[in-house]
Amino acid sequence: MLHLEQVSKQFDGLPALAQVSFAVPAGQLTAIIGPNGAGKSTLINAISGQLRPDSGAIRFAGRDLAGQPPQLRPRLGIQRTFQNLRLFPQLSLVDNVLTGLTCDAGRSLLMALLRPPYLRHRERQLRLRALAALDRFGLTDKADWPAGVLAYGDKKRLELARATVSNPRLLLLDEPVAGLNAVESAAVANQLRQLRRAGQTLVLVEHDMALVMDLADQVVVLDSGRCIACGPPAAIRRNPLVLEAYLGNLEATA
Ligand SMILES: Nc1ncnc2c1ncn2[C@@H]1O[C@H](COP(=O)(O)OP(=O)(O)OP(=O)(O)O)[C@@H](O)[C@H]1O
Repeated sequence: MLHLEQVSKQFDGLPALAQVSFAVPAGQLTAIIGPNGAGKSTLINAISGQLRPDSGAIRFAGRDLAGQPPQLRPRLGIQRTFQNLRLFPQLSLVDNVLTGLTCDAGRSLLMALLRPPYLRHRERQLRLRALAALDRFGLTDKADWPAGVLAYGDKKRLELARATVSNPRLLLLDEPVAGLNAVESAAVANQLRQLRRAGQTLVLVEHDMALVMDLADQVVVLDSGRCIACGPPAAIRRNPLVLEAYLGNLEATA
């Protein structure tokens, strides 16, 4: 579904990604792991368009996305969540989720002012979809609260509701359980499992190794910007290059 070919990116002459190539199969969960500074965020930002790679191709739905603006992704069915949350704190939860449907709304300023009946009907439909997404993530009771007052765990769930409300073809998740307690992490893991069962294609950047090994169909391992391994969790666990990358980093910080 998504193909990365020789994707490279440098910062100040130092490689953050060096000729990274792998494919993300449809309907599967691909996890991207690696020690700190390995290039995981750079990679997910390149896929979602927040960063422009220096070279290489990112193929999706018959197009090369590398160098295309981030706004193109939702139109093609790619949505993402952010490690540092990007919510609108003054807007209600339901309005935050509605921002994940804006490219479905088909609004123009004139139409918004006139608000003909068909548009009001459409708005009601979109609101129902947003409420259903909040319900999937256990946030129905707080639908009209401003997002800013939510606890951190609820904010992470709200990001997931917004990213999934449009039924994206590809969902990119940047550390969805970082900062959550064990109970909250288990709930999010369950929701990810359900999404995967429903056939959602997922790319997950995550430090929580137990979660990755439990949920992933395929694991891509980055180290110093290079893809050093790609395969099913059982093979990755035994891969000597992977063990060395993690052990080497532990030794360096010991
Ligand atoms: N905007 C930037 N400007 C300069 N250097 C950057 C920038 N973003 C990332 N880097 C560098 O690129 C390398 C890869 O960083 P990246 O954040 O992608 O790693 P990561 O695997 O996501 O790390 P972590 O697990 O700590 O989040 C690091 O050496 C980092 O310092």
